[in-house]
This record gives sequence, C-alpha cells and structure tokens, in this order.
Amino acid sequence: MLEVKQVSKLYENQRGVQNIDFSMSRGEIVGFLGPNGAGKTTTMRMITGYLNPTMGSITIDGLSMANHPKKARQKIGYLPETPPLYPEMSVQAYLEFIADLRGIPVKERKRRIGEVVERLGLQGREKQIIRGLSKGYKQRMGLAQAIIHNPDLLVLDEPTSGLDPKQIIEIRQLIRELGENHTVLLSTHILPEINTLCNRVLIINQGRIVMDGHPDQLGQSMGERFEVSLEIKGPRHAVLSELRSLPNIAGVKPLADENAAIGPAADIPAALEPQPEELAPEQGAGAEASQAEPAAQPAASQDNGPTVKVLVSAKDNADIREAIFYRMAELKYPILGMKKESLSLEDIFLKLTTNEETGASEADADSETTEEEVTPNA
Ligand SMILES: Nc1ncnc2c1ncn2[C@@H]1O[C@H](COP(=O)(O)OP(=O)(O)OP(=O)(O)O)[C@@H](O)[C@H]1O
Repeated sequence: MLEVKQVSKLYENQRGVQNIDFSMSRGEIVGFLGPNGAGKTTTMRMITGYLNPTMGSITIDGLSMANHPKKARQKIGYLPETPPLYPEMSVQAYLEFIADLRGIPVKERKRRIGEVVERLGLQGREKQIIRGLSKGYKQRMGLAQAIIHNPDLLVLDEPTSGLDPKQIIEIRQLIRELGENHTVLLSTHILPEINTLCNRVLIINQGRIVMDGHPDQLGQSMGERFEVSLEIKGPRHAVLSELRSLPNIAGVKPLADENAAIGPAADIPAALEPQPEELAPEQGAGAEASQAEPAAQPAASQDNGPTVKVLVSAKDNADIREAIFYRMAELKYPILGMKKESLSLEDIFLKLTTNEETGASEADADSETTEEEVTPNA
C-alpha cells in the first residue's frame, strides 16, 4: 500500500535522509524509531506530501505522490507532532472546517463528523472551544482531523509525546483501535510503545534505515544467540554435567548468584578456575564455561539443597528448552525458573544508534529551517 523507493532529502546543511527504502502492506502498524534528528519527521513529511524528496519516489496504493499529489494525499491521514488545530474554534466548527477541506460531500458531513466524534470519545464536547481542551483531548482532535476522510494510511508523528500517563494509555488504545482498519506508520521515542502497538519496527539513524523487522525478531537479526537462563534445584555438578551432555548445547555458564533463592548468598570468589568435570564437552562451550565460573558449593541434600543458576546457550539457535525440561524432570531436579534471554529493544536501539566514537548521535546537532516546504493542497 505504501512504497518508499530510494528516497533522499538533502537540506542545505546536507543533513536530511538518504536512500530510504521500505514498503508497507495493508493492516501493518509500523513503529518508526530513531534518536533526535535521525530523519523521522523528514521521512513522514515526504510520505504525506508536505515536503518534496530530493530523489526517489513515493507511491500510495499505486498513486505517485509526485504525479498525483492530491489523490495520493486523500489516502493519507497525518498527525504532525503538533496537531494542526485552530484554538479559537469549537470542536464542531473545526471538524466541519476539516471535512470541507477534505472534500467530504455536504450531505455526508454530519454522519462522518458524528462517527469521528464517537470514535475519539469527543461526545459532549462538540461546543467546547479547542483552546480549553486538555492536551490529551487536543491530541484526540489531531487524530480526528487525520481520520475524518477515512484514509487508508495513517501517519502519526510522536502521537503520545507530552501526554500524561493516563492520556498516553488512552491515545495508545485509540491507535490500537484505528489500526484495526487503517495501516499505521507511527514515530516514537518511547520504546515500549513499539512493543505494545506495532507488529513491525523500522529504526532510522543519521538519515538511514538501519533495521527493519518484527520487534521480537530484531535480536536474532543482530546475531543474537538462543540462550536460556535457568534456576534448577539439584546437585551442582550433576546439573551442570547433565546440561552439557544434552544435544545442541553450545555453552553452560553458571551464574554468580547461585543459592540466592534459598538463603543468604554464599561468599563466592569471583574468578576461580572451574572444576575439570565442569568444563563443557566442546571447545566452544569450554571457552564460555571458563569465564568467571564460581566455585563449587558444598554438596547438600536435595530437599533443602542448593539451587544452580545457569545460562545455557544453544548451537544454531536451536530451541533447547524442552530437552532441558524433560531431562531435568527425569532426574527429578526441579526447574524453579526458566527464561529465554533476548536483547531488549533498548539494547538493540542503543547498539544501532550510538555513535561509538562520540557516544552520541551525530544528528543531534541543531537544525536550521532553511528548506521551503510544500503547502498541502488538501
Ligand atoms: N527544514 C530543515 N532545514 C535544514 N535541516 C533540517 C530541516 N529539517 C530537518 N533538518 C535536519 O535533518 C535531519 C533530520 O531531522 P528530522 O526532524 O527529520 O529528525 P527527527 O528524527 O524527526 O528528529 P526528532 O525526533 O528530534 O523530531 C536533522 O539533522 C535536522 O537537523
């Protein structure tokens, strides 16, 4: 439904975006993530026809934004970072004005405005002057103007920015509902917003797309290994050697805070050599096992006995959880905890967007507003 092909925008200061290339299918809710100055707003303004690309093409449902701007814009609803409201107008007057601007036929306006008012929870506020609305309600008005012509694609620039936590929850819920019958591209700085709302994330840094994928799969595409952290009740040596003997195990690494769950932490020396029998059977695993492995704890009875906390990594990203579960159950070593470890979106974002040399994003520099912008012809 949206095709952005090799799009660049160069401002006079040479900043902007370069070779942005992605497409969106109907029904997707795509989170557009990037540090300040990365190019999110520039990209969104080009998609919505408010800014002309220096190079490349944008098509919406096969309509070229360059060749058919009016028709293409009709398919898009845009909520800029600051909602385009007229503070002195009433809610009703503003919506009538936007409906007129969007070319909604007079006989359909009343019905359409009614639908939008209901959808965005604006009932009872039709006569209120926009200036007197709370920020959350102003944002609802911003969404109302974006959806009034029932566009296929919604482009939302930081829709929850500046809202209080309750308003954030409400606006997210509205976006989720709008996502049921619109395709949505939304930019945000708030990483959990991506996890709660989006089925795909695009990360942009310094004007280029650096990652595109499902939020849960980003770690894998960054070479993340399949790792499971475990807490197992049982004799330490036996647990470790049984884990190492399972198929598809690349490494077994005891974690430092063993026994924490059953009493005060034992005083474990930080970096003792592992016991010979604790070394992993293979070289790869051995290399991991030798890292700061804590000393063996004295044997204890299984009833009130020790727990072993351990990080197990798999070969070839194999899912090793079931094999571990069945083997430990067979041996009657209860698994008290098992968690698949993964890079958080925060980890991934920081890896992709931190400039190693300066520790900051280059794009943080101030912008100069030099570019002539396109006046939308709604
Ligand atoms: N009108 C302009 N004239 C010159 N440079 C600009 C203009 N608008 C943006 N830039 C520059 O283009 C780059 C991308 O800016 P953009 O506003 O698109 O980033 P952003 O990701 O939306 O940032 P933020 O999260 O801070 O809103 C920045 O380096 C910015 O300084």
